[in-house]
Amino acid sequence: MAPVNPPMIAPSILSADFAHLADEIDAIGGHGMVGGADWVHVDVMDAHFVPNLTLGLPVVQSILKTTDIPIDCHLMIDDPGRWAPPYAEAGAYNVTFHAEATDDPVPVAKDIRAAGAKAGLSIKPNTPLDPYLEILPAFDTLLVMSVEPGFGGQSFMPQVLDKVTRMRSLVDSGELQILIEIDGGINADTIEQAAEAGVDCFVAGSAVYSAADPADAVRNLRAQVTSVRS
Ligand SMILES: O=C(CO)[C@@H](O)[C@H](O)COP(=O)(O)O
Ligand SMILES: [Fe+2]
Repeated sequence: MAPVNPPMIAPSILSADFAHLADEIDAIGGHGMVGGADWVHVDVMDAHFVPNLTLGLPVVQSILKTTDIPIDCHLMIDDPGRWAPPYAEAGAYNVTFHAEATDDPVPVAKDIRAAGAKAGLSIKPNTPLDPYLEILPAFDTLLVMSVEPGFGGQSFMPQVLDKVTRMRSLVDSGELQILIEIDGGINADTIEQAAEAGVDCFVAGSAVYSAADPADAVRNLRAQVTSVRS
């Protein structure tokens, strides 16, 4: 069964020009652009949980001042219990942290929700879904990684789609209410497989920001999902 909500596209600014972030975010949906990005996906990496370092809270606070598009923070960091809630307090719409980064995800989700944001749980490609199923009611979003977290521009791992299919049936049967998001290697060649498996929200970094017109790339990706679903 296909999701009932319209497909969402969340461009990752990891592939944008960090010296011109306001313009880069405008290019995917600023100023009320029709059919632009649904969320701006911001990859926070700490060089501990993943072998890469990107940006942190001060940059997210600045981004929040420059756009009305909801901000989707993907925290690839250790100790999310300490560091995740401030992103919610700052005004991020959705704050996702990694299941592998903590032994106790539910209190972190509660703190994120108490600070006014949606709470997301992310799982790496080799992390099974089953051990987390019973805690998913504490979350609004499940982010299924389709590459090893840490870098943009990697190849899509189709084997993670079994987890998406499973989640889709749990949501469609009413057992869970959660948004299914996928992240990594999503482009014109891969998005239809992910759509068929039942993803609601598609993160795309290099596919959007390497395009001559990033907003057009967003619209084209969304149109591919819509055509698969119809
Ligand atoms: O979280 C990550 C990488 O760890 C992603 O959000 C990437 O930034 C997506 O980039 P592409 O794979 O779409 O180029
Ligand atoms: Fe991400």
